[in-house]
Amino acid sequence: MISLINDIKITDYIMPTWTLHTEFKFDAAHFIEGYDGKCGRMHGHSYKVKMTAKSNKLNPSQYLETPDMVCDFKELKWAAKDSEKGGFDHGFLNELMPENTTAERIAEFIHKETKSRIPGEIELTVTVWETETSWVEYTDKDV
Ligand SMILES: Nc1nc2c(c(=O)[nH]1)N=C([C@H](O)[C@H](O)COP(=O)(O)OP(=O)(O)OP(=O)(O)O)CN2
Ligand SMILES: [Zn+2]
Repeated sequence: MISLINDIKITDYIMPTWTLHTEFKFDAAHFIEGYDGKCGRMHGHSYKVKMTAKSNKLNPSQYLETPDMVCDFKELKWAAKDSEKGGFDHGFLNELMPENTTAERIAEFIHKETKSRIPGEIELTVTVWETETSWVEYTDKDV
């Protein structure tokens, strides 16, 4: 934003920014449909997930009426729950999500589901580690 106030040129308007970070793990079985190789057979991973939620404003939440949170950490960690209680832990991913179960699609799915639980203005980044050495980041910010 560029404006002139009393001959002072203001080229930038500083907004407060809060960035939440939270991590969790879940163990799950999957196979990649159509994969010509070992990943096409049923196997399991201990997935690690990092959620990053960025906002210029604070909001109320299900458990707090006053606007003092970007969003509740609980809402960012739903996928860590038991697969029989709405999460992914000890679940069979091929039955828990509609897309093929690549790390890319898992990150996209967690992102989409989480966005439906948190205020719309929050910029969300989801990072999923399928193994210690392979991970993917999915974001809705401009890249
Ligand atoms: N871009 C992607 N590539 C692969 C994915 C994926 O989700 N996105 N997934 C797999 C398999 O699920 C596989 O289980 C993981 O494979 P890999 O990285 O090979 O893991 P390993 O620990 O078995 O590593 P090795 O080097 O084979 O020992 C594959 N690719
Ligand atoms: Zn796998």
